[in-house]
Amino acid sequence: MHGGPYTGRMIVTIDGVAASGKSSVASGVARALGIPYVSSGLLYRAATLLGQEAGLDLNMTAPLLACLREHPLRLEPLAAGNRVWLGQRDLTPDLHSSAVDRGVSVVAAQPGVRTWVDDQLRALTPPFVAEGRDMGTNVFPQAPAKFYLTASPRVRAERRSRERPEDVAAIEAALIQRDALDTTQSAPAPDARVIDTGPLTLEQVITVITQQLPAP
Ligand SMILES: Nc1ncnc2c1ncn2[C@@H]1O[C@H](COP(=O)(O)OP(=O)(O)O)[C@@H](O)[C@H]1O
Ligand SMILES: Nc1ccn([C@H]2C[C@H](O)[C@@H](COP(=O)(O)OP(=O)(O)O)O2)c(=O)n1
Repeated sequence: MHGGPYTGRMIVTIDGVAASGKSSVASGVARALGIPYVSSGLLYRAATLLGQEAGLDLNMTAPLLACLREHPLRLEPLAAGNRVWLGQRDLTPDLHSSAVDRGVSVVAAQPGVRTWVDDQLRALTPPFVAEGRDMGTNVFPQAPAKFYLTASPRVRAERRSRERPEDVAAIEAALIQRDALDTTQSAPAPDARVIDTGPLTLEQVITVITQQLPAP
């Protein structure tokens, strides 16, 4: 097992379906290695919130990208938890609402928005743990350590129900719908290790991953 701090320039990618545990696991792996983690989903969520607050039609790429140029967002990849800033305003507390959950897939489906996110991620200096949907396939295909998290919709809905006001059945239905909308960019990389987190605790998932990492 690798014991941090991690001094190499390695990128670890952790992709997976909604509420499979990506950010909690990425944060734990990053802390074990003493490096930051990067939450790509937060940028899609922040773009969605900005569009919603500006009253934009989220299906229209050009006005959204113009809005993002006018109001640049900054991802702060802290190991304990990523934050997104709009100037001095911390958007993070508003990014996990059910309203953003509902709008984000439409925003993330647009190639122009994906390029806006990808450019910001590729500008970051490794080492880091990157989590999302397409970190191992599209953004960092050269990463030497790739993981893909799954769990049944019911397990994921039960976990998320501890963080959302809606009941488990409503959350499960919304997760299944978002899984369907996100399928295009959510395939595991061929060289990713797939982990079903359903029967595991958070700590066990983190240990499985850190045990498989190559030496720096
Ligand atoms: N075995 C597990 N693996 C990962 N997360 C778990 C596990 N058990 C419970 N959780 C919890 O599931 C919730 C959802 O995880 P999160 O990191 O927000 O997922 P994602 O980033 O994929 O949406 C968190 O509260 C996390 O602590
Ligand atoms: N690399 C990524 C990350 C997220 N997305 C999309 C897909 C998701 O519906 C939203 C939000 O992602 P996030 O990882 O924050 O969502 P979950 O926590 O898994 O519910 O963004 C994406 O298309 N590509």
